[in-house]
Amino acid sequence: MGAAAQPLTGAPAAEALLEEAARRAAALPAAPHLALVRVGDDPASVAYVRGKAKKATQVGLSSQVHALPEATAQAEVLALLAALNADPAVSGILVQLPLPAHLNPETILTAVDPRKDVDGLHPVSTGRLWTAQAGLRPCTPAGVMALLAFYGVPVAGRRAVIVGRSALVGRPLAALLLNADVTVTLAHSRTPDLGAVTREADLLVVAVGRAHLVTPEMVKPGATVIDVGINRVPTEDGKGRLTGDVHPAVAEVAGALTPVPGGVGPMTVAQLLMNTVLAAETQRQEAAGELVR
Ligand SMILES: Nc1nc2c(c(=O)[nH]1)N[C@@H](CN(C=O)c1ccc(C(=O)N[C@@H](CCC(=O)O)C(=O)O)cc1)CN2
Repeated sequence: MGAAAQPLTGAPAAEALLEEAARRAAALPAAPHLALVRVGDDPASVAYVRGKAKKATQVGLSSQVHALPEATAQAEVLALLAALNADPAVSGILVQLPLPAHLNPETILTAVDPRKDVDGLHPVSTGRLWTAQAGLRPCTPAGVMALLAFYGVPVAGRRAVIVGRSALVGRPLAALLLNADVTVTLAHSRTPDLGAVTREADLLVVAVGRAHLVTPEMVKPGATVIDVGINRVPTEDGKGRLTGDVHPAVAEVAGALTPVPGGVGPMTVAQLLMNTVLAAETQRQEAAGELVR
């Protein structure tokens, strides 16, 4: 049995990102403002949005939660976004996902002004990312990059395998790693002989949403493993507990591993606040005529 992998804990890396966001926010003429749009009462979304607003206050940002009822018509959501787009006091807009089934997420995400797209999910942000232009990046993938940088994990020239092709994590992370000179394979739950592919990885990122999908024999010894999965599994007391997409025994094979909870999760919120500061900085530069796009 090998030595236990280095735990890549999210808290100190998130703290460093939050400190930078707070420092840069304080240097702006006005506190950046984050508009948080939530439709419906999904308990996880309620908790995430509350957590985002609380952290925003901690780093000196202002925020407002716009909580709409579950049955809100798409036209009403679009009207709210149009008002937030037009409001010069709003620096960033986030629409919490998932949305209720009667709403079209593509239409709604595309209705956010790309300059205020602090979630990095607008097609303009996606295009900028894939063409390696400056822009706002999706929070979880950008948070993974910040986590790797915080722990000094080298990426350039290495071979990465990402398991999971979602628009929220897998696809944008592939682009971020490519832009950092990583050789990237984007695999998914239907990749034949997934273990043969993942065993090639120096850097393995798993973002599928299936508890313990990746087991020790699927991991190259010494690899850095980033577990983005957050799965609630049943427990005897009925409360359930959170676990990742990576089996805990992978710690005996990997060189470094993110815990779940407490790994990538905190980076998502810290990166959102950093993105809000970045958006506010760019808006100030544009208003001052210092930036032409
Ligand atoms: N518009 C968006 N919607 C969603 C995103 C997103 O980036 N933008 N990501 C997820 C949810 N999410 C933030 O919105 C998020 C998920 C997890 C965590 C986190 O800190 N998790 C903790 C565990 C928390 C718990 O106890 O439940 C951890 O991993 O340690 C933060 C934010 C989907 N929707």
